[in-house]
Amino acid sequence: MNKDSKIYVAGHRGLVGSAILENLKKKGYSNIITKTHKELDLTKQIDVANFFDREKPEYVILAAAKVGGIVANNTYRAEFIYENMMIQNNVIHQSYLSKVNKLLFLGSTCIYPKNTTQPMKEEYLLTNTLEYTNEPYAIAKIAGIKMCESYNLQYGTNFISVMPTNLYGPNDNFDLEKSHVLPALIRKIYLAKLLSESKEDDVIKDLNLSSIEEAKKYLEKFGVTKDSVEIWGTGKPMREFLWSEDMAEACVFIMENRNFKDTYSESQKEIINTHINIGSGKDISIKDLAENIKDIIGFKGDLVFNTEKPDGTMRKLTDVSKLNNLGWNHKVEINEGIKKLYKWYLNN
Ligand SMILES: NC(=O)C1=CN([C@@H]2O[C@H](COP(=O)(O)OP(=O)(O)OC[C@H]3O[C@@H](n4cnc5c(N)ncnc54)[C@H](OP(=O)(O)O)[C@@H]3O)[C@@H](O)[C@H]2O)C=CC1
Ligand SMILES: C[C@H]1O[C@H](OP(=O)(O)OP(=O)(O)OC[C@H]2O[C@@H](n3cnc4c(=O)[nH]c(N)nc43)[C@H](O)[C@@H]2O)[C@@H](O)[C@@H](O)C1=O
Repeated sequence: MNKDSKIYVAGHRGLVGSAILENLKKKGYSNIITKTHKELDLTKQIDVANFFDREKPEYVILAAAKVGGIVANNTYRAEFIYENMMIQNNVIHQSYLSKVNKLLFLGSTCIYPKNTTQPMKEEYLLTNTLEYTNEPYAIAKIAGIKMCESYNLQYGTNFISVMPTNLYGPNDNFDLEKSHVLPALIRKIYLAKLLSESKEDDVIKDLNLSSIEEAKKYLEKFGVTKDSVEIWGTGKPMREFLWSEDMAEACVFIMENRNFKDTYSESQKEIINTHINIGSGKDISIKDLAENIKDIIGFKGDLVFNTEKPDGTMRKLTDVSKLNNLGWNHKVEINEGIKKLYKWYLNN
């Protein structure tokens, strides 16, 4: 990519898209196009076709998707498969028709089998059955990888797929029902601390409600009181987390340094995994994560595990050796990242 190349970042207001946009700007890329969901609904084929005809981007980073935590994935199963398939079909196909030089497709580590060997290597894709709670989302993501791969092989395009681990950072989703674990626990534990310190005005302001009675009733649904905070599941699942700005650095690194031909073996006449993992290579149990967040926020109450809620996959740790060998490594460790996100939350 040249500094004046026309780059379309889809999903630029989201957790990942906003970090990628900042990273590109910081590196001097000056010709970036963005559209909000309201301005361009990527599930609409004609609108996406018209947008590509009009704008003719040279590079595309596809960070727009229907995204959510374990309960959102499990509850809105139809929306997760439909919207993700539509968005990626439209953007990938139009990128081919308008001769985009390179496209980056974002998958997720939930594409790997539920009970696979750890850490998970790229080649474990499609070797066994998936985790049930996010199967529709994972199937859409697998279709995206295979679509990029198929277009590369049949049409000679240069479409790359990355599989990031669980991400967190600025512009994260803090909704108590639909978000991922890390922002959810920061917000729940922070609100419990406010309740324990009788800071009722701050609780009302955070929830945008009109009275403390209303706020307490709402928080009870999520197991948040002045004395305790509910943690979903057993606390035993292990998760690997990556700070979104590290993820953005990896994505831009890959856009600058990796091409589809790097995944094709001339001697074997076959592709060797078109996708590449992005992660920190380190994991932590949900219980330890919750304890660390509790310590950082300074909440003195209890953590209560609700085993009626799903655990999901018990472990998903990526093997990042492929990306590390190309020269990229993560920078932000988990406890530093929790502190940074807590600070971001308080300021925003
Ligand atoms: N968060 C995570 O832990 C992980 C995320 N990923 C992947 O990274 C990518 C980005 O995720 P993340 O940043 O977390 O998601 P967010 O929910 O934070 O952001 C999603 C973005 O997509 C846009 N969007 C959603 N639907 C549409 C649509 N129909 N038309 C146009 N724009 C749309 C939203 O636009 P608007 O802001 O205008 O509403 C938003 O900017 C996704 O592909 C996701 O699968 C992978 C692994 C982990
Ligand atoms: C990125 C990834 O994100 C999703 O998968 P997930 O890794 O299971 O994501 P999660 O962050 O929602 O949960 C992680 C763990 O944490 C536990 N947990 C405790 N307490 C809360 C809690 O309060 N909220 C949430 N969300 N989880 C909680 C929860 O029960 C689970 O054991 C995929 O659907 C898919 O979208 C995907 O690819």
